Amino acid sequence: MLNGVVTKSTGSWYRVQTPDGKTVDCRIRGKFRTKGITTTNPIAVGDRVDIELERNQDTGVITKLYNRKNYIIRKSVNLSKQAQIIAANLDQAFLVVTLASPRTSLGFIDRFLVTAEAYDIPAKLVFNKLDLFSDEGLEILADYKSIYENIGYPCFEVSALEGTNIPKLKEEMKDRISLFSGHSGVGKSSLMNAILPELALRTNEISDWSDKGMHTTTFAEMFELPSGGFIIDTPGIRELGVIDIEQQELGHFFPEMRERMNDCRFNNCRHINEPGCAVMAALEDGEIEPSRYESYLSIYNGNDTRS
Ligand SMILES: Nc1nc2c(ncn2[C@@H]2O[C@H](COP(=O)(O)OP(=O)(O)OP(=O)(O)O)[C@@H](O)[C@H]2O)c(=O)[nH]1
Ligand SMILES: [Zn+2]
Repeated sequence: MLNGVVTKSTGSWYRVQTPDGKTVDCRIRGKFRTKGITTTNPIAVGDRVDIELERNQDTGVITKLYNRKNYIIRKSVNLSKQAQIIAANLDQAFLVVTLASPRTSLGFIDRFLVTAEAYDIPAKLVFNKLDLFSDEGLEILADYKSIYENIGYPCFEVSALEGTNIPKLKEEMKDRISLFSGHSGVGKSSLMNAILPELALRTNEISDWSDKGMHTTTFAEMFELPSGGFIIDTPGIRELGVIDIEQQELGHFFPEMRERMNDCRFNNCRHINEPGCAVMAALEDGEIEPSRYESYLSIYNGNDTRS
């Protein structure tokens, strides 16, 4: 028996990498269930599993799935209640944003951060296209960075084009499983290719396939970095997916609110207009950023701030 991490998931077979770097393509035996949801795929990239080699030793069978520290899902396209697990055991999710075009809004950033908190995945911000920032852009960058670093979200400023601070980002990714998200056009592919040039080849392969009208399954895959760690590359799903959040739990996903809400007078405080609200007091004292509080209200009221 061996153990390993799933690095590729096609829906019918899974590639498992063992600690010594060997890969074994595996089927699954038995049923693997995820508590609380019905899934279309029982195993996802990032999953830690036990495998048994088959007689020829080239292929194997997954016999055990270890508990996940977190996972991200997307709802199935059909109307069933099934969800697809995109990836598991993520150590961090980078949100790639830019203040050049297309400029990312604070509302979008906050919504992403809330989702990451709800999924229990540490989130980090990457400001890309630094080479294009005007003086005004650099001022906004300083403001944004101070907002998010004060709350505890690490920020990186990079240029995928010029390679600025890419080594720093690589260092942050060492020995971790990382995902990159962000709006179309912010430079996710450019950034990932700068980090791992092998990914560029793959992107071309995929578009070649679809050009020829061949059957393209969306498979998830993660790639090992030369210095250790993995980068998840799942075509078409470079997002955190969706997660349903109850109104009353929303405040927990804003760290600066979470750390204060025990001091609210009422334990069911919504932090909207209740007397003795510690969150609103902090807002008035300037300890909570107005833009963050606005995002809280906006998500609370069900407004979509995704764009
Ligand atoms: N000037 C500059 N341009 C960049 C940089 N990074 C990416 N770009 C450009 O921005 C455009 C979008 O980059 P992509 O890497 O395709 O962006 P993406 O986020 O992967 O976009 P989707 O594939 O649509 O999700 C391309 O024209 C890139 O050349 C950068 O650091 N500086
Ligand atoms: Zn309150």
